[in-house]
Amino acid sequence: MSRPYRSVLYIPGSNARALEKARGLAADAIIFDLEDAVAPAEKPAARDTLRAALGQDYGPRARIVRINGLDTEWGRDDAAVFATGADAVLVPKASSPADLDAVAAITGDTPLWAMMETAAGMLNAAAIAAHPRLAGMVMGTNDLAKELGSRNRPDRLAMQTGLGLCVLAAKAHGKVIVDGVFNAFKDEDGLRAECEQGRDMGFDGKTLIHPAQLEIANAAFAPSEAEIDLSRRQIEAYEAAIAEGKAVAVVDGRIVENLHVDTARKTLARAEAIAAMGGQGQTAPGQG
Ligand SMILES: CC(C)(COP(=O)(O)OP(=O)(O)OC[C@H]1O[C@@H](n2cnc3c(N)ncnc32)[C@H](O)[C@@H]1OP(=O)(O)O)[C@@H](O)C(=O)NCCC(=O)NCCSC(=O)C[C@H](O)C(=O)O
Ligand SMILES: [Mg+2]
Repeated sequence: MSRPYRSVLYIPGSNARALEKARGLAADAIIFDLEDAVAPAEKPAARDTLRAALGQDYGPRARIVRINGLDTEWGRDDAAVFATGADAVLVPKASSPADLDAVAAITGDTPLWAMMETAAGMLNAAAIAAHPRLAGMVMGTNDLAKELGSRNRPDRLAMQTGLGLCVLAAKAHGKVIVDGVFNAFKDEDGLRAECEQGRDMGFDGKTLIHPAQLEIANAAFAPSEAEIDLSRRQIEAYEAAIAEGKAVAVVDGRIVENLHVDTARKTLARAEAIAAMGGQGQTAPGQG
């Protein structure tokens, strides 16, 4: 992964104030939303507002535009307008590779991301992840819960199968995958717990709905100081073992083999990519 996606902040495409504010927020990526966060009557104007906003400098933050579905009256125009000017187009309710083909027919070479939020999408996750235009996947846990008729629990029991299938699919095809939103944006402990769960599962980051959520997600999905220190010591010990003609080292009472060293190198690369994001006009959440 060449850039971090710890924090992926949704911003309604109709909200000029939030669009401006986001240029100084500590988000790794922004999803500029034209779908559920924008009322039907505001959709055409939101497209214009967003087009103008994307002419501004968003620094190192990845700029992803979520269009309306092609089965709506706005989807085709959204796709045509944002075929250029953003880093990627996010396809809502992607249920099969054909949904991506239909958008790609309008957006051409622009990278696509897929909202993974339908039961069919879960079952077709591997085929969606394999799509040649696809760069990343976003869990849409609200829509998925709606379709499943499931109940919300802190452990996200009903989501586990879908979350796991999508992580497997993304990793099998080398695509980025970010977790769904945590709706109770004033509940910091709840958000922290859900970020930790997502990180433990292998997600690259979390989608967010409010700037107050940025700091928690950025911390949860970054390698900790302890992980960085351990990675350095594993690499050092393994290289010393190899120099002595051994295939295995031991660090802190645990074996270190070549696969562990691969993980350690990825951890250090991730920390470097995160460091490269810093100091570029980013302010603490809630400020600016
Ligand atoms: C949830 C909100 C409606 C809350 O808005 P508000 O009451 O205005 O919050 P605050 O007063 O606390 O805002 C403080 C300042 O922060 C700015 N702000 C708020 N939200 C954002 C944001 N997302 N990005 C950038 N800036 C933001 C406010 O403008 C205030 O600034 P200032 O004027 O300087 O004080 C609101 O947060 C919101 O609309 N959030 C996004 C909602 C959204 O995008 N929803 C759709 C995506 S989620 C989804 O669809 C999930 C998926 O598809 C699924 O199925 O699960
Ligand atoms: Mg949704």
